[in-house]
Amino acid sequence: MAERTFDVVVIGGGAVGENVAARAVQGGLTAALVEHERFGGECSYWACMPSKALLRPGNLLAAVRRMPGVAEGARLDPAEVFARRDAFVSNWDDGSQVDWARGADVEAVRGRARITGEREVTLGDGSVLGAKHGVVVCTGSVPRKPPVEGLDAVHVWTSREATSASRVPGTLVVLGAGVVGAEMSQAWARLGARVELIATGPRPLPRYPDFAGDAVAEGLRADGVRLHTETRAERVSTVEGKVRVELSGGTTLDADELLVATGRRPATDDLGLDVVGLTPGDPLEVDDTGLVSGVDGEWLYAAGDVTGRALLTHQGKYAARAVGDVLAAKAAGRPVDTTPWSRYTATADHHAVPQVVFTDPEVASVGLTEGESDRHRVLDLDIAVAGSALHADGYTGKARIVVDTEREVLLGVTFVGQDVAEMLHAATIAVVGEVPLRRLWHAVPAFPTISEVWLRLLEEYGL
Ligand SMILES: Cc1cc2nc3c(=O)[nH]c(=O)nc-3n(C[C@H](O)[C@H](O)[C@H](O)COP(=O)(O)OP(=O)(O)OC[C@H]3O[C@@H](n4cnc5c(N)ncnc54)[C@H](O)[C@@H]3O)c2cc1C
Ligand SMILES: NC(=O)c1ccc[n+]([C@@H]2O[C@H](COP(=O)([O-])OP(=O)(O)OC[C@H]3O[C@@H](n4cnc5c(N)ncnc54)[C@H](O)[C@@H]3O)[C@@H](O)[C@H]2O)c1
Repeated sequence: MAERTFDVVVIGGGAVGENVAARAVQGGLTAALVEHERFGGECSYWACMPSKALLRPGNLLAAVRRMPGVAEGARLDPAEVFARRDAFVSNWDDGSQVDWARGADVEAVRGRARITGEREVTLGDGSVLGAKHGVVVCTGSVPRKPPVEGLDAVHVWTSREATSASRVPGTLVVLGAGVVGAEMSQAWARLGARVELIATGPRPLPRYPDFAGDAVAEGLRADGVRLHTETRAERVSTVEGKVRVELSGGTTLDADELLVATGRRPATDDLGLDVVGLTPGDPLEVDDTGLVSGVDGEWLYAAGDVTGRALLTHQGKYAARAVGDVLAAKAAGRPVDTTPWSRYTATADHHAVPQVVFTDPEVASVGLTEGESDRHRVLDLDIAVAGSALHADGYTGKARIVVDTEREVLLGVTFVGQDVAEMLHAATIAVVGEVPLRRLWHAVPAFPTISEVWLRLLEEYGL
């Protein structure tokens, strides 16, 4: 028997859970938001915010160094960089997030939640919450450890330590050259660590076009990062206080810290999924309204990393807005339009997921990064326009568009180069809006900006 009943109970108070709860309340419902660690979740304290705070000063300094006549001899002060990072994570205090919840009329509940029945959640202290209209799982993801001999027996950094440490290690070995590995290698190299980055493939960022990984590799090498490509860690041990990493190919590295950045898995191990016939540890498969597949009664929803759809804060919050709106509409007896691009569906997950890798150079992409059929035409160009030349001496960058040649619309855009992140939203609008290229022609880029590359791309297409 539930001790307290809400219209909606959200498990996991990260950015995504917060958005579900707030949106449901805006729709006229009551919502409890249960969090067992810190309200605000990974993004606020150990992911997006601190990682970008660590990267930004180094990116700015590198930009300054590319510009003759500006601030000769500037250098990073790690203590100041850490202090600014600490301010962005509110010194790991979630008080302001709790205040926000109170202001948004969301009931913030501290505790570890498990699903114990239909529309029922039980907290670690045994108290039971009822959820009249639905339970929404937003428990996020946790780092995945690869099966490397000895790894369980040594002290390692995960992304949490890599984003919260306040001492620069002498040598940092980074296992995994995805987004976390690339970003954190550069941040710590620029803060003064000797960084050894281990990539299983020929370049970092294997999910991006080769030119992106190659450009980022060059940027990392310029910062002194030693990149070990086509390499695996075979054995890990502790030797005289250091972490020894033995690599395929025979090289041995001794590290002050070993960062394991080999991906993440959904946080569903201890959530009571077995009670509803699902498998603990699996991602929660959802339809575009966030409804979890394979559970009767239409009461279990999920959003964010836990669904395994797109492990990005903005995309999780987008799904969260849909879930909150769906629950409010269903509770009020209003129809829920589940057709693509309705406000109740996270349709963009299938077509236009924007992501920025905040390395130097930056990688910004949305939609397809490669052609996937003979109807798709892929066009690559150097970013070499008046705007880029003025932006930084020796500016190098690349742009790719993937065009649906039958409909003459964009399916994907990728930019690589200094300060391309802010160019991404224009691309996202073009892809989501399916703006015909012949109309895009009339979106004239201001002179002289890096965006002039849009005109070059359309000319290259034949307009
Ligand atoms: C180093 C790093 C950098 C990143 N940078 C970016 C970036 O720049 N941009 C971007 O878009 N994305 C970035 N991401 C990804 C982003 O952090 C995630 O996509 C985002 O945090 C997912 O939000 P979420 O709310 O789904 O999960 P989380 O933020 O993980 O929140 C889940 C919450 O649920 C709580 N919880 C779990 N189980 C329970 C339970 N049983 N009971 C109660 N509470 C529970 C957890 O304590 C946690 O607070 C980065 C990730 C990493 C690791
Ligand atoms: N700027 C951003 O938007 C941002 C920044 C960081 C993280 N994130 C998100 O967080 C998620 C997790 O990031 P991540 O970098 O941990 O995961 P990822 O999946 O991006 O990269 C993991 C990398 O580890 C490699 N790998 C796997 N097993 C390995 C092994 N045994 N040895 C060496 N390499 C191995 C993989 O090939 C892959 O390149 C990503 O999906 C990303 O979307 C986003």
